[in-house]
Amino acid sequence: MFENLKVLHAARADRPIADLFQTSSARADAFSTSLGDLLFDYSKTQIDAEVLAALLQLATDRDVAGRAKAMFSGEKINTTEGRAVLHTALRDPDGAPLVVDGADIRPPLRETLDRMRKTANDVRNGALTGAGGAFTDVVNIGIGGSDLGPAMAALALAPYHDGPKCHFVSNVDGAHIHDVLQGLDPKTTLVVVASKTFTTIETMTNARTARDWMTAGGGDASAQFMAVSTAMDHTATFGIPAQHVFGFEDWVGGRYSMWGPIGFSLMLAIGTDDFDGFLAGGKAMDDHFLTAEGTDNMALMLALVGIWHHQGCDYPTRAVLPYDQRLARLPAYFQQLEMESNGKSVAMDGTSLEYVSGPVVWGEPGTNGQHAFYQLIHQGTGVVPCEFMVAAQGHEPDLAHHHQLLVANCLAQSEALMRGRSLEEARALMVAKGFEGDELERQARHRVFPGNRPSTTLIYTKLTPFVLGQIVALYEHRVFVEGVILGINSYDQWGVELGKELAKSLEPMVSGDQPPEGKDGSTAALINYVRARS
Ligand SMILES: O=P(O)(O)OC[C@H]1O[C@](O)(CO)[C@@H](O)[C@@H]1O
Repeated sequence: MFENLKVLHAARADRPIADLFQTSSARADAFSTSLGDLLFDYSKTQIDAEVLAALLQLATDRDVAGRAKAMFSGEKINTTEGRAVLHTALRDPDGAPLVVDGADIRPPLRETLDRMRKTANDVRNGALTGAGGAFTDVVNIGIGGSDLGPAMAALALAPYHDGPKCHFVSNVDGAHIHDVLQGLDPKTTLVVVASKTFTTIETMTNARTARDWMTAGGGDASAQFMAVSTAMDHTATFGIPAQHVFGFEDWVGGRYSMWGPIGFSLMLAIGTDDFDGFLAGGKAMDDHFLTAEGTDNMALMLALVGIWHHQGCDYPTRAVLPYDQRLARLPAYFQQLEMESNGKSVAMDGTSLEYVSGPVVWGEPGTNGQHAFYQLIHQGTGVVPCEFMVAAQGHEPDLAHHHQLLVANCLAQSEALMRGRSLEEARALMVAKGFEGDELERQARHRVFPGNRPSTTLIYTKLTPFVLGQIVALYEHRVFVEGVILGINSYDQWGVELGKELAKSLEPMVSGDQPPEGKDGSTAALINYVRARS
């Protein structure tokens, strides 16, 4: 299906991207798109008018616009689970009536959001207290989509924190909850158990441990535990009173859920107004995605750049490189968003894909990554398309010189990746350092940068709640468009199930309650190793 893209790539592979700026002074403008404060620049790629036309044609052929309307209108596009996909409704609670299974979903959304706001305000202003007085800390217990989104956003929006201190526990590794609870006061800590299903073993294990800790320390679990879930029966069985439970529906996928009750811990940290700002940013991106045409549509272009690099150029991974220390968890968040959504090998109709699906997504904030893995990005044998992200302004006006350095580094990296350094330039450097003959040649070769490595840059004034909302929704829609073009269901995640089932059956063997029968030789030997030492 992507043969034409591969042919276009082959014809361009050796063309210097930098030359495209010589032949067209308008390239930076023509190959970028903006929305309000956001500017997405994809001009430092091999995409030209012919490639662009082919990519846009692909989007038309796959009816991306029609599928987007189907998603927003509540069609059950998650066909393996028979569900609508309506996380977009969470950021538009006041929109026109939207009927799913015979009922308008907006009124209950508004009701839950209002309850979340009231409860968050009560926690923040001390009207709701724990056994020891006003809440000082919030511990969000969840994993995957019930952790990564709020944890990422809570860190990203740290300058907006004016509520209790938020902590996140996800891993079933006892070290995680141990280290988070250590030093907290069980009488002034609020625990938010976030789980769509309320059956996830990691979350339920951590929730029980937290409850034991709270009770043993004189806290009042009936007042200091809240829950966020689609499973009211399970939250009740756990003993969380209904007024402390915020529900949502199964048409919100876990990795798309931070806009609603799963974002409650974020709301507690930054307050209702800033949480509203975050929702408004997401909604602005939704409106843009639904109405902007062709190259004016930022989410469409971000997706098409992704398709070009992965399906057209066969680059197996992409790096997300936010130049913002507070976006340190963004690559992990995108890993779930993109890889759990588009890491599939079966098409919507049940047939096997005959092309690669989503890429491996990875990254770290700059400038730290520069001193770790950028060596490979610049001089390794493979090409890694880099997606840079940076704000024009930081949140620390007194440290503006730090921010200028940060921005300069970000821009330097994309420039270096594109320009590279030729052997002639490297030789000249070595001559200037006094090298001669064979040694000059040898040293020069190590200092060559092949260049011509593609990157994009997403730039904005400042990382406000609104801008973060725009960015997260932008990437959600990118994943959606890529999924439509790949012909897969981006909203199920069957690939996580087998490991969960096996873990359940292995647990009694690891604890010694059952012998490791029926296991392969390797697994049995590993169990025996643990048994002998625990
Ligand atoms: O919110 P829950 O039901 O605890 O699930 C947590 C996560 O587990 C997954 O199902 C994958 O294991 C994710 O899709 C989800 O975000």
